[in-house]
Amino acid sequence: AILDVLSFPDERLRTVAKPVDNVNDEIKQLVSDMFETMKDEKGIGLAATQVDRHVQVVVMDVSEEQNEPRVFINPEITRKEGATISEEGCLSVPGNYAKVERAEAITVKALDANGDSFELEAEGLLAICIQHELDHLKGVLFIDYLSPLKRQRIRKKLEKEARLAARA
Ligand SMILES: O=C(O)C[C@@H](Cc1ccccc1)C(=O)SCC(=O)c1ccccc1
Ligand SMILES: [Zn+2]
Repeated sequence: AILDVLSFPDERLRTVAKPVDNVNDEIKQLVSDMFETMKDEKGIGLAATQVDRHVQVVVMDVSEEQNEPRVFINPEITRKEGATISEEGCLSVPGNYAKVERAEAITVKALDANGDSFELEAEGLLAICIQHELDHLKGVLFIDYLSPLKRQRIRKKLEKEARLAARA
């Protein structure tokens, strides 16, 4: 099923997700719904927090052909190296983009969709996306790295759009 994606400044986006203790059918259904939602929203990543499910589950596909789906359950970054700045967007902050500094290369440890543990070394867009999604699980949005003034401008713009949409 396609799930509703929460939009900033919805406070539920600030919830810290809980670890998954058993990759059961419910979690597998959530993973499937998150992939469907991510594709519908034309994203390359999605965190469970964004669909108001506060468990440590992330789905992603950064490939051109959108045929390299990845699942990260209870992910943690165990190594960060270098620094790189890139323009980020977010399905929960629609229509707003900003430069964000992230680690250039990372190692992430997680469980896959079958509940098996794996470790992945990533760089480039994959590393950026993983860091962006893991922030979501901690209730952190990319706009939190901007100045308070810029963040407030984005909040005002999205609140106005929400008001206009409600009237339409
Ligand atoms: O809101 C999300 O978590 C999805 C978000 C993840 C993301 C990936 C890479 C950089 C920033 C954020 C998106 O999918 S944004 C939309 C998108 O497809 C995209 C954004 C930037 C670069 C490449 C793709
Ligand atoms: Zn996002």
